[in-house]
Amino acid sequence: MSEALLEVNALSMRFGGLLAVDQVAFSLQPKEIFAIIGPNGAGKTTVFNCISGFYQPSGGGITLAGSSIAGLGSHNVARRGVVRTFQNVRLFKSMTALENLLVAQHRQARTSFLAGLFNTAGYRRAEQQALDNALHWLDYMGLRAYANRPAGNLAYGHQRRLEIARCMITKPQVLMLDEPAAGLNPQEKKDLQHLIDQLRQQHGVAVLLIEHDMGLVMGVSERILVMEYGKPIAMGTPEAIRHDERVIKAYLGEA
Ligand SMILES: Nc1ncnc2c1ncn2[C@@H]1O[C@H](COP(=O)(O)OP(=O)(O)OP(=O)(O)O)[C@@H](O)[C@H]1O
Repeated sequence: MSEALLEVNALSMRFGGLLAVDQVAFSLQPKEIFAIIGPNGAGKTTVFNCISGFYQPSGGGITLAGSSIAGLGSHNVARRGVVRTFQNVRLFKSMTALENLLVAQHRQARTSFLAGLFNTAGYRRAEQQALDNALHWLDYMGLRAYANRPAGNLAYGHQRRLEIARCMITKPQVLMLDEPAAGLNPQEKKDLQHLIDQLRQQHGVAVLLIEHDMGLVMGVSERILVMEYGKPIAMGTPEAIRHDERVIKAYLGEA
């Protein structure tokens, strides 16, 4: 196996008396599609919040290509190439689809205020590049026709695709998707599965996925980590996970 891109070691997160994440460990290989599943409240989103810098973990380590990113804060983690979507889509709803993609690049580029003020040639070139990138990603996601619509007015499935485009336009190494299939119809779910695979193939991104839709998880993931009550209870290929007794019990126990 090649060297891990992202390593999570003995990760723990405590909220008062609740140990929401307890000794979670896994690694993500370059270009791997890896899913975290588990019943409601298992701690999946909390793991995401720790990795993406929204929470400072109570314990354990998180490294990206060998360097620690634990506790760096969400902006710094994103700048290092680990970006995410949210369970409830978070876009700038009153800005257009195109503007959402331009803002994502500005935040990343830290464009100089003075260069903008004096409208230097370099600044204009960067602006044109940002516009070209944004239009490219709107095309890629089948959203070009909606470029000038406020993001909040787009159909839900389109908002989800725009949110993924907003991540991808920053050229991440790791794309983290938190329940990307929630609220999508069956055709949109199929398209999403194809999209995730395509992003990995064409853009070399590794994907970390939280998802309740087992069809999508089993169809797209190479490996799956199963959590229950904050703890990892199984990890393996979709085939192994499907037949794991603890996993079956965790899910049947929920019904
Ligand atoms: N900021 C917080 N403060 C206190 N408790 C929290 C906080 N965030 C999450 N929790 C608790 O931690 C536990 C794990 O929550 P988390 O959202 O990570 O689970 P999940 O596996 O993502 O669930 P779901 O599938 O429902 O999204 C839950 O008991 C939750 O109530």
